[in-house]
Amino acid sequence: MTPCFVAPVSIRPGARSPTGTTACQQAGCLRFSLFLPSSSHRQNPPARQAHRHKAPTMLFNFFYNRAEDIDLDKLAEKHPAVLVTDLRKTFKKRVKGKGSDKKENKIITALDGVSFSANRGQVLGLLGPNSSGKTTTLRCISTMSDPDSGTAQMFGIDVHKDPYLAREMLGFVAQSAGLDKVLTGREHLELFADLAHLDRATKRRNIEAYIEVLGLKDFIDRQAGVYSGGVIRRLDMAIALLHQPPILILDEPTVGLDVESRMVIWNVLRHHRSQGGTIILTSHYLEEVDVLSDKVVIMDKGVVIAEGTPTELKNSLGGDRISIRLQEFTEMEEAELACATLRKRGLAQEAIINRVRNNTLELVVSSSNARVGGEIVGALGEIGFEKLFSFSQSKPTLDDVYLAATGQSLSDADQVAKEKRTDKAMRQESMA
Ligand SMILES: Nc1ncnc2c1ncn2[C@@H]1O[C@H](COP(=O)(O)OP(=O)(O)OP(=O)(O)O)[C@@H](O)[C@H]1O
Repeated sequence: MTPCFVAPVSIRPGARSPTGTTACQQAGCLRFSLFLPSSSHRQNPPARQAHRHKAPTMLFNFFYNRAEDIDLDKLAEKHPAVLVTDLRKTFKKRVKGKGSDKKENKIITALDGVSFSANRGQVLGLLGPNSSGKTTTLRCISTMSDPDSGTAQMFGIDVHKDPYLAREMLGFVAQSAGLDKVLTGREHLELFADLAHLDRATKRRNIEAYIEVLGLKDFIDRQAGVYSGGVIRRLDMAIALLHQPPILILDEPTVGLDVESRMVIWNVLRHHRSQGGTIILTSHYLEEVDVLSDKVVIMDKGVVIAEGTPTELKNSLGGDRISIRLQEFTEMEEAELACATLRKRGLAQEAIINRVRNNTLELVVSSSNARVGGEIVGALGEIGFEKLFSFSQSKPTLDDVYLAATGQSLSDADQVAKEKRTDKAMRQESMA
């Protein structure tokens, strides 16, 4: 199927409906978590909202549809769509103590003062290796998690002080969808449209529009249990967009998807932005962030290490990148000798030894000198490296921005983090 895009519905500032978001992380039961009070409100419900907590049957009364009274145009003149200020978040984890089988508490700092902002109509890409704090940031913005300190605002509204209103303004697509296997796609959409209190005409119009643009026609009347990963993700996206939220938050929306599903999702995101929607997305795919984002925030170990437009970030690195593997297994002394020689001869503006990639030399060279590649090969030949194992020259990428800041590429950092964090731990954390 060729991904085709028909503009469905426009984002209504101050949309009438509340959030019909897919808050679920792993299982169906969490799907409703955005319809429930945030943890601070569960412990300390404000008096004004106390009546909402009386019984589960009050679930559908959580919403006042207050967003419809908000003049987003006015608010957007004064405030960014999303403003995150000095977010800090730690977790306690039970781990085996050193030298004994007894378990002890370990404090994990997931966010260590994260700040950034996105204006209305912007796509902000959060980039970083596993465990850098991207999901925790999104969970704090979308009220699913309370930070230890710091604030997150949507159009000037503090999301933790007024989580109900914040939830009316956002759509959330989590890393994995918790669909009900026995419901069809259409039944999911109808359920969430009802939870979002859409009127009958809007409900019908939006459901049909998103079935069309997300290419769900052939699957929508089948049970979700038989859906492929790509279709699940597209349905999840339709649910998040049903109430046309001004802010859309997506945690790795295209991970593991086929090219067709990825293109469909990219088109929908572009359309959402063109209608004035603001999008915050995380991704491991550098090219996806590069192509879609107006602004990129690169995170590492719970802090922001770089921020700007993709072009600004790449230009800030100076010239072309050259990556050289001297031998299949390069010794550290050999890499250091080669690095020192190139620096001494002024052939590299910067030279880093990438330990994770078998001591590969990562160089920044002047892009105005067309012969610099040849000169480097010649200089290395003179000190005994006549036959290089590999040599590549390219324009800077976002991965180079990360490399320059941390000394390792994103994929290498991902690998290191994955080795430390099991799938089981990740599942447990996302359910917490
Ligand atoms: N509920 C939790 N309990 C304990 N530790 C947690 C919890 N949630 C996150 N963490 C820890 O916080 C750190 C940041 O995790 P987070 O999921 O935000 O990273 P990430 O950048 O989104 O990674 P990924 O790309 O793998 O999702 C990790 O070290 C993780 O182990």
